[in-house]
Amino acid sequence: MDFRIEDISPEEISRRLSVVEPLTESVRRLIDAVIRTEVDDAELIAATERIDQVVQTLRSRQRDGSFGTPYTPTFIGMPWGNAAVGARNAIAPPLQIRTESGVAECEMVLGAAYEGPGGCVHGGVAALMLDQLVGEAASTDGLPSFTGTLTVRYLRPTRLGALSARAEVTGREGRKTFVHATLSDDDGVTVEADAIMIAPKGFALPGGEVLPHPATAQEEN
Ligand SMILES: CCCCCCCC/C=C\CCCCCCCC(=O)SCCNC(=O)CCNC(=O)[C@H](O)C(C)(C)COP(=O)(O)OP(=O)(O)OC[C@H]1O[C@@H](n2cnc3c(N)ncnc32)[C@H](O)[C@@H]1OP(=O)(O)O
Repeated sequence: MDFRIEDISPEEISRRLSVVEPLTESVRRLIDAVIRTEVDDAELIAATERIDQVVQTLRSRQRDGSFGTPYTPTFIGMPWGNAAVGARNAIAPPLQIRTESGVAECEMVLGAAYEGPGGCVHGGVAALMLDQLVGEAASTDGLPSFTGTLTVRYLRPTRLGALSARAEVTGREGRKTFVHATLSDDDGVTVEADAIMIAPKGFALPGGEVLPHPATAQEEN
């Protein structure tokens, strides 16, 4: 796994985000517009050419492979390509996740790009969001965890629109953390999930000892 260290200040992180987040939002608007536009074929063809020109400009300097998750030396993560929350990833649902000890939650408005059954949220998108939330809830005490098992129950269809989600740690057993999560609309819970999150061996803190630096942990494993 990629544990690249990037030694930049929180101010520099904010500056980079302030440039890239509006770009990502712009691409989200583009995705929504491509799905919903009713302009004629000639305009679609012209739009394709203009978009391809933008792609060519962006590709004139680009990194090899995926973005990875760089960390600052003080463990501020920059998972900006992440499929669920990447600040540079326009296919990620628009989530601003808040965390406190053992809890992760957020509100979101899901539009046409997240559709599964007509007018409703795709089950995979619901699972993606809940997977991210259970991961963040399990990791709030500094013990990063992978999803070992995620069990998702779809109780009723989730209409596209304004939604909220919440994940809460329900127990811990050695390197395993158990988390319960829900996705809700105005009428209540539509999807619920239970996760068994596993702290990878290199990061295990059974006695509460300090996390090794990711770069060091990688060398040890
Ligand atoms: C990193 C830098 C740190 C800086 C600070 C970070 C802050 C964090 C902030 C923000 C968090 C972000 C949150 C992200 C959220 C996204 C979540 C995802 O999408 S994760 C991708 C999908 N998941 C995988 O790709 C896993 C792939 N699987 C594996 O890597 C392994 O199978 C792993 C680690 C899950 C387990 O491997 P083993 O070798 O450690 O497991 P063994 O030692 O055999 O078992 C340990 C215990 O766990 C149980 N276990 C093992 N695998 C299990 C499983 N799949 N399901 C349930 N239990 C399992 C076993 O039964 C055992 O339990 P017994 O101790 O005996 O009670």
